[in-house]
Amino acid sequence: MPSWFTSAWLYVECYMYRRVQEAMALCPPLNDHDVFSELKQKSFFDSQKAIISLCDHLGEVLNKISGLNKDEVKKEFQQLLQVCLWGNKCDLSISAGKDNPQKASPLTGLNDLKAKILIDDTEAVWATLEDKLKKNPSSTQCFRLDIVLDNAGFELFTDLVLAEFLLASKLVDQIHFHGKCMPWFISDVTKEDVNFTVHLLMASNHRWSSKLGATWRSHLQDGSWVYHDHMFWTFPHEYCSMEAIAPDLYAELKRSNLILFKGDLNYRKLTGDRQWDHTTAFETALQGFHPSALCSLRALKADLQVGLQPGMAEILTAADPDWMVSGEYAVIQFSDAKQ
Ligand SMILES: O=P(O)(O)OC[C@H]1O[C@](O)(CO)[C@@H](O)[C@@H]1O
Repeated sequence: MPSWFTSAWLYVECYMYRRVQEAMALCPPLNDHDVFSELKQKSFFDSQKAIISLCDHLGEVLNKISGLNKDEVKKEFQQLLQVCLWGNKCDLSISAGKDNPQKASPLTGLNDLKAKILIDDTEAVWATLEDKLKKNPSSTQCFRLDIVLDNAGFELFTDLVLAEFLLASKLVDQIHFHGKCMPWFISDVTKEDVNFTVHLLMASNHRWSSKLGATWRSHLQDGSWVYHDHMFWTFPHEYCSMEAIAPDLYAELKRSNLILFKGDLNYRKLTGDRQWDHTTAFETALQGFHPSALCSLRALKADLQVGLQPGMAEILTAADPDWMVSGEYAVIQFSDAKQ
């Protein structure tokens, strides 16, 4: 399939969601209604067991966080980064709107899933975070993390859990979240989804859930968490054109020390949705997009992947012809260098 075809398909997908939004805007009583909100909320409710077990885990970590040594903090970071990565499996657009909740505890299966992480640059992400501590432990200089969100429901919850851990462990000082300004790819996060998640947790009768909900509301109020929803994220453009098309957003991202891009669609836009050779360097596929150090956390759901070792794609294809689209494999792919 030529590369123009996959890019054209991305335009069609983006156009479709814009038309849904347009239809709603033309029906005044419904113009604020998110047609996908019921599905998103159901996926959150259906993941309750996993959410509660993760709340309990995070609660225990927060209780002892000031006494953890560096290795313990690193181990916890690795674990929660993987939870956040696999949260991207719970996507309503890959399941065509059908239920795709997280039923089991997200922590128990992590070891078995390690072999499915085709590229794991966790060490480079950790080094970026650690750099701040090493350089100047008592520095008042702010380390800013940005998270370009993907799906609401369980995935958003895992993003907020990682964000809480990074803030509480003082690895980062401020977190900026980027969501969508309109209902998008069925389950993508809007501001209403963030508010829904925080309010529902606050109202829970489970101790740690309500405590975390209240903490997250105060982070959003005191500015340690900031939510943005620039229109660019709902345009079909590849990210290498962001600087020209949305210079204000590019300038905002340049203020970040590290940007996490969640999910498959962000990966497609980072790499221009081209059919790159699988061994192409990530930096090459980014085509000059480099507002800051960045990392993609992505379960593979579309037919592209760069940065693999020679021969790896062939081995994967022989073992599982659907490896690029099944959502069973994932990458934690980091780039710090400008090409
Ligand atoms: O929610 P994610 O991880 O961005 O996945 C979205 C992906 O799902 C699909 O809509 C269907 O698999 C892809 O076209 C798209 O890239």
